[in-house]
Amino acid sequence: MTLKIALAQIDITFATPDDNFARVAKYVEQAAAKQVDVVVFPEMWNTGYALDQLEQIADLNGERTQEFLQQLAVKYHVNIVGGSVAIKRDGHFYNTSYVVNAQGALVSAYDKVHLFGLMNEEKYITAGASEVSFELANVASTGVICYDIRFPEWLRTLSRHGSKVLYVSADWPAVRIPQWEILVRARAIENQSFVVAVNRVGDDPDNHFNGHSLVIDPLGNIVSQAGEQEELVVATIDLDSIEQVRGQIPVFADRRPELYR
Ligand SMILES: NC(=O)CCC(=O)C(=O)O
Repeated sequence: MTLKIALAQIDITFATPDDNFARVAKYVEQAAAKQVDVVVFPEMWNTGYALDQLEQIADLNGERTQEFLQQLAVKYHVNIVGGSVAIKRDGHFYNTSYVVNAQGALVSAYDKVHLFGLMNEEKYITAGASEVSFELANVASTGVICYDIRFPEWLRTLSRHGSKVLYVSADWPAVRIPQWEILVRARAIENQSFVVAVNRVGDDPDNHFNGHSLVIDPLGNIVSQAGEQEELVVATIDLDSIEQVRGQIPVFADRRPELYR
């Protein structure tokens, strides 16, 4: 079985949700025109890291984003991994990822679990505390947000029930891009899973972002990679290769969780 995936490596207009909703709509349309199964977006695409303006611009209960993604999914009949957006819920701000299937059903809502101090996230955002797994395009999948990929124990926790594709949505600054590639490849190898990792491009007041979005196979090989500009990268992955990799080196069966703390 194959899956055709579009990585929407977009810029994000700082603190300007209307611009960003328009940009995401344009990229979903472009992805659908290429007849992909899934389109994936980066982190915090509605606002960027405009954390001190969240009171004015965060999406209340994520309602605008959910409705928007659901309408696009139905209109273009495409599955959408909606990156993440800044939302306000019960008086708290969250960095939340919504995944919508091609029928318009919300199949996942995940609040970022690990908050990134170097970008002041924990001063404004409340951390999530829930696991995430979903079926998308008939494939068992999971997804995390940016800094989460530095926590292999978390990704193993999410992957241990047979997930085959791990989606990563990021706002990962250019200055640490060499680490990004190594981390993404390592997460693919250790979880014997495809990793689809989408980063943003452009600038905000504090950081420069230079993309390098990646699709990695379960052996850690690069299937496809984006450059440093805004672009839509399309990759096809062969999910049948996962069983072969997992059969040869059964790392999930060989785990010794009783020794791990
Ligand atoms: N938005 C983020 O979580 C950034 C994470 C990051 O840059 C890192 O080095 O980790």
